[in-house]
Amino acid sequence: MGTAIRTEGLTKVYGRLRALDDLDLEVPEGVVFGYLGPNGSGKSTTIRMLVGLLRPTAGRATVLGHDVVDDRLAVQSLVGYLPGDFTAPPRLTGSEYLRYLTGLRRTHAMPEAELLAKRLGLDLDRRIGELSHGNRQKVGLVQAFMHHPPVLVLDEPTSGLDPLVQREFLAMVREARDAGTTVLLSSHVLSEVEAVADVVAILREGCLVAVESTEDLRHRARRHVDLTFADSPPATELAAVPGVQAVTVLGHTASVLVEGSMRELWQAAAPHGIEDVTSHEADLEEIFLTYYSGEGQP
Ligand SMILES: Nc1ncnc2c1ncn2[C@@H]1O[C@H](COP(=O)(O)OP(=O)(O)OP(=O)(O)O)[C@@H](O)[C@H]1O
Repeated sequence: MGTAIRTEGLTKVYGRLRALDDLDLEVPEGVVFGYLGPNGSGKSTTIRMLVGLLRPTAGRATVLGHDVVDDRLAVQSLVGYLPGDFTAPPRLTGSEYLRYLTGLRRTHAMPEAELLAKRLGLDLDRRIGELSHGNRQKVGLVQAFMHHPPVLVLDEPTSGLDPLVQREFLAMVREARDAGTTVLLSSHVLSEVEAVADVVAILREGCLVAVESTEDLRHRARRHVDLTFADSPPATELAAVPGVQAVTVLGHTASVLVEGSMRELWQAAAPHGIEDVTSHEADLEEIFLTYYSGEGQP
């Protein structure tokens, strides 16, 4: 499998601010790549350089082998792009706008555009200026997906979408991936990226903090488990279990913070007669916070 997006030392400096600092990234073809970071961490700056809208201060980037500066038009024809601040001519209807784009791109994507609009619950006969933020975002999604580009670059795609539409959007991303499309999507909402991404990169203050498969992240994620025993919890024994980072006892319940596999914890606890278990599912939120606080060991 080839590389869809590659950056080498990609850097953007605004005055004294290093909005993006020496980014080396490799996105394999055919994966959904989650690009995570809080507001201002440099996600949009990266993305705008990847689609040839912003010139790097240093370093380079390629999309399917094409340099984003030297070969900008080729890159733009290969990428379906949803900007973070998607806008479209307010006087046009959705349909008029999308038809205009199909002409510009010399594609015959209108039937697909209509299908996508229907899936997202978007009325293409209304003027874009009269649409709500979420509905305008749907127009942005349709124009990115409709011509089946080999690479999709989506900057905060679910912004303003209600949960049902978000779910439809995630289905669209999975279908695109299954058809071989590479999808880079940025977000500061971890749950949506976790649900769909194969690989996640975490950006903090312009620097790449980690790149991991979503599966590895989840395995490494810490979980809180509350174990209720018939008698006093065997706190010392539980604390000695590999992976257990903290144990606090309240009455007959031990709250255990554990990283990685639960197997040894169950083995240690089982002989003491467990009456009840609740476990907070692992998600990326905690690991994300661990990276932010600087304690994380990538
Ligand atoms: N044209 C500009 N001039 C000066 N500084 C800029 C410019 N564009 C972006 N920045 C700064 O660069 C940093 C990175 O911004 P960027 O928009 O890439 O972040 P982001 O991760 O996409 O955040 P968000 O989630 O809020 O969109 C921020 O500190 C921002 O203020």
